[in-house]
Amino acid sequence: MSGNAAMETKSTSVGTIEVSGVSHDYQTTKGKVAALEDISFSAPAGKFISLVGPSGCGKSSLLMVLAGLMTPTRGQVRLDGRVTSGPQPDQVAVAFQDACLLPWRSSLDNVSFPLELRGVSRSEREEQGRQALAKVGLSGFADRYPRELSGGMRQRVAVARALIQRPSVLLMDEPFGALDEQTRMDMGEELLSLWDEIRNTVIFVTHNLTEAVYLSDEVIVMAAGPGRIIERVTVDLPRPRAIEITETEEFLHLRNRIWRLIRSH
Ligand SMILES: Nc1ncnc2c1ncn2[C@@H]1O[C@H](COP(=O)(O)OP(=O)(O)OP(=O)(O)O)[C@@H](O)[C@H]1O
Repeated sequence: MSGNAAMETKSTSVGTIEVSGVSHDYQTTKGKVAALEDISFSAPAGKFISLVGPSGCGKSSLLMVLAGLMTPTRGQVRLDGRVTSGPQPDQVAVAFQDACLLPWRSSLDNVSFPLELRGVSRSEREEQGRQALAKVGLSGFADRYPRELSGGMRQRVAVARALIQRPSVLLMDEPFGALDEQTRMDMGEELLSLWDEIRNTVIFVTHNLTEAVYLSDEVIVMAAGPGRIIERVTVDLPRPRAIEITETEEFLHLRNRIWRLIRSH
């Protein structure tokens, strides 16, 4: 496949997630912590879904289960109808808060690392890696090392590294959490325009309700003690969405509704 095709339109027929009765207890020296209790939801292929809720409600734990990095105590996850066990690197990519870049590798080598693991040739890796960096606005930074990039640039490298895998499912845990508000919204806008081309299934964990509503088709609201879903809020705002939509009455109404749901639990 050519490098071009690597970042281009993706069929939305794959990437359906079904979570059924997922509970997870951590065993600690002080006993069991019920992190997730009876979580069930489905994410149709090509939907952008955010998980929000107070600290400790199990958002990261749920993402770890979806990534196949943690086996739940009970319940199961199906990906395109098949029960998953363990990571699915061919289909599912993850981008976490601190970017998790390899400090001894340049931006280009970080972005193309997943292709290296798949045994893709050096020239093909380089071509696809450069295209992925261009997509996130970092064409001139291929040879820079993570320490030579700003926090926002490192996040972009991490997003490019996730996208180069052409995942049918992209899991993101507070990917812009460490950024200032302005950069964060800029990154959200960029992510949306990339996602408009790819339209894969995204599960996005955030504490920021404006970000959640702006990006998503649906916001799953969770509560803590034990971690559970209290409501699934559909965001039926038109797409493509410009950042100005965050100032509309309809937007603020949705955001406030979610805020009240979180506060009331
Ligand atoms: N490795 C672990 N061992 C024991 N308990 C854990 C572990 N990881 C998480 N927990 C507990 O499980 C619960 C859910 O944690 P989790 O990190 O999934 O929540 P979260 O919603 O992502 O929180 P935050 O928004 O603060 O990142 C919390 O009570 C937490 O203390």
